[in-house]
Amino acid sequence: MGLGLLLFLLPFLFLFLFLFLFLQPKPIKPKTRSSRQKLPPGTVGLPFIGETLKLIAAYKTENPEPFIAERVRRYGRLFTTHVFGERTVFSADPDFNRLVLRGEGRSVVECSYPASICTLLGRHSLLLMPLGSLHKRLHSLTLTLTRHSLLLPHIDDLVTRTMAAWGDSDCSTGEGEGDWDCSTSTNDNGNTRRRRRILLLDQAKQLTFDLTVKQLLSIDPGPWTEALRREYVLLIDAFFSVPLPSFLAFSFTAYGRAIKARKKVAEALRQVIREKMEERSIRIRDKERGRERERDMVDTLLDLDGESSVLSEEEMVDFLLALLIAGYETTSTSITLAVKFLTDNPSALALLRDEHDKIRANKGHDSKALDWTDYKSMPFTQCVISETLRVANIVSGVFRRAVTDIDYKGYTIPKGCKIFASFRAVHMDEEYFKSAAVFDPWRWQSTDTFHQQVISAGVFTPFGGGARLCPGFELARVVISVFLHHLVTRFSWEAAEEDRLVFFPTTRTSKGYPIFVRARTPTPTN
Ligand code: HEM
Repeated sequence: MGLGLLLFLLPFLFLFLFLFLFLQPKPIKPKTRSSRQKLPPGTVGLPFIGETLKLIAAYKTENPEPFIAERVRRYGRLFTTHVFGERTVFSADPDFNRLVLRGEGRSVVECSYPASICTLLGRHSLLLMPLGSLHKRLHSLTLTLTRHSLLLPHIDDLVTRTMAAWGDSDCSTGEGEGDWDCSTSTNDNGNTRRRRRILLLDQAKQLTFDLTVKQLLSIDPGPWTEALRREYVLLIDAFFSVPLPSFLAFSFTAYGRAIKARKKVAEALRQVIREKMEERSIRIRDKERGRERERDMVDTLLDLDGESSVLSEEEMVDFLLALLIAGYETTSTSITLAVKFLTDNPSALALLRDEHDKIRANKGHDSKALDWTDYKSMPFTQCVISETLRVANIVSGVFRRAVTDIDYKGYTIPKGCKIFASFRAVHMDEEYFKSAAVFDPWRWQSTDTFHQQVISAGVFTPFGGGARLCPGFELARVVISVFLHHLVTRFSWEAAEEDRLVFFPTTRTSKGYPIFVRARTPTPTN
């Protein structure tokens, strides 16, 4: 027992000794001009840990900018740091980011996410798959299956059903209380009205998860999807944790819990794939009966080359598991953040509500679902979404690794070096966005010059770019728009508690944005 404990503690004792001996941060001196390899300047911080703790501390606050801004001021828009166990060149330079995004297919960089993300997503996920014909095929397949116009009725239906549960009537009967906090509020005229407390992030997550599961697996919301979602929460929580070796991944650590959750999710997906395979062979055998139904992602994966899949079961599991994360976490967070920014900016909210009241009035009926023409007549909503993604994008940048020496503006980023192309640093740069810290959706209404400078020039890249440009970019915008439409036309709301933004481990509000919602009366109709 004593020896076991000593063996267990030995690595930690070595670590402490090492840290003690080499505690001083090590600045990286730029090499002389004559030197061939001139790495961007910077500081690598403590041994092993580097500047990871400083970065995490900054990103756990509402204002992470100083971490980057301070280094940009000292070293320029390209600097070297040491985070998540590796020396990393950090880019706050839009030109370099563009080179990185487009360089993957051109043997300049390769995708390289932290080990924790790779283990949890699985190496066959689209995000981690090397570029090539299979990636191209699966990327375009994802684009096709997230075809927005076809999905709009599903999205509208799910949003409407989610919000139906927020209505006042349940409060009066006492139904639905428990999770819901039904209380009253008094407005300026002294009228008392019922309001309901909801955790917006939770609601948005449930909605986007149900939507993605339906889309990928054709499974309707219910206890199965809810159980799966609980495992996903554990999985995502450990995205940026230290990837412990399996014998140390105890279940009291976030990473240990995530590994366990991943196993459960993978098993559930494996089960679905097997059932669909069985169903598919029955369908092929009984062809004449023609029992065709709407195809989902699993059906398409099983039929990838027309006859049978080119993917193994494990490859399909990784692909689906990661797609579920990509589709659900990002969109739900963006919905929550958009609502928070609107709550804090009443004039933007008033304009947005006006846009949606007009659409609802034109539809002539309260319950008529939105169609593609409605979606296309929401210009201010698109400004709100762009501004939300600029100020608080959940994907703050992308990780890559140099596969060759990269010469850029007098520096050489050596082959093998880790690179982080920070979108956030560029999106918060005053040179491109005046008063960058201010949520200002109107900036997206401005002149062509602005659009040319930030969109065409690749400065605004919330969805990445190049061969890995997010295949869900339009779907995400549609889901957020439909959600905002039903929220502002049916409800008014206020923050139930002070809540603040944090940026680590992912961008979100620290409490999941609890709000009090109240049904709007009268609902606008013609
Ligand atoms: C606000 C919502 C979203 C944001 C901000 C976002 C952002 C991004 C970014 C920046 C990338 C590029 C990553 C890289 O280059 O390393 C990406 C890739 C990806 N996204 Fe999204 N995304 C969103 C929604 C979605 C949705 C709804 C889906 C569902 C289909 C999705 C699926 C994917 C996939 C599969 C990839 C990997 C593509 C590849 O590597 O080829 N995303 N996303």
